[in-house]
Amino acid sequence: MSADIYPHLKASCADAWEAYIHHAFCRQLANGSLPEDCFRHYLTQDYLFLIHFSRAWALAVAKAEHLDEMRHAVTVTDALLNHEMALHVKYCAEWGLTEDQMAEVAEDPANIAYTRYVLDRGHSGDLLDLLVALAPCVIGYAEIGAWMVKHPDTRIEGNPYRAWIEMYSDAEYQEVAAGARGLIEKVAERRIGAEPIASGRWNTLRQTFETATRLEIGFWDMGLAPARG
Ligand SMILES: Cc1ncc(CO)c(N)n1
Repeated sequence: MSADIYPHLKASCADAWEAYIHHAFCRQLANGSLPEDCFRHYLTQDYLFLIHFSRAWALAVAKAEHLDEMRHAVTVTDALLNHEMALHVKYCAEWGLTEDQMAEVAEDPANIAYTRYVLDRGHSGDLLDLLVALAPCVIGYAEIGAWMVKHPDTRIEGNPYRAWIEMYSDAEYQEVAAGARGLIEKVAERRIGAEPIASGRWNTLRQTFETATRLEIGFWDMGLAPARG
């Protein structure tokens, strides 16, 4: 991990990163006070999100320039399509949401904006552009899960969202995120060298990361919207 691009990306948009990681949706989920209709709305949109998120990882296979990168991206794609989505569907069923119902719901504009933005960065750029656009989702959720289990305001016993907190703080998810972080560092070093900030591509990469972070904030805002309306 010698390029260390990820800490630089986070530091370059520290305020947005903080607003994403400790969003009101996350705080309410952690202490159990989140209205259930917000959570159901979020779960349904997240089902639709995961489909396009899988497409983005599949694009990473095609955008890779080395076999090890292809193998890593195809492993993530397989995990998403053949494992995570099934788990998500099973979990949603516990909230009374069937897969058929979720598949029929219209995508929220915030969801469309985020997923298509990530895909567009991948289509118009190279693997590094795509992975930087994906970083806030994969690695951000691991950070969210990690703070939630440690925070004094978090309620685990009797929290209706306990399984969600446990899923993202779990060692298995933390390892997937650490693996994705390792891939970004390797790809960054191969494409732009060991000093990301000195690269001519830095400003574009920084903007991509910040935009994706703001779109994650928009996704949480969307999750809270049913309570407002
Ligand atoms: C919106 C969103 N971002 C990130 C993740 C983590 O996979 C998710 N499930 N949903």
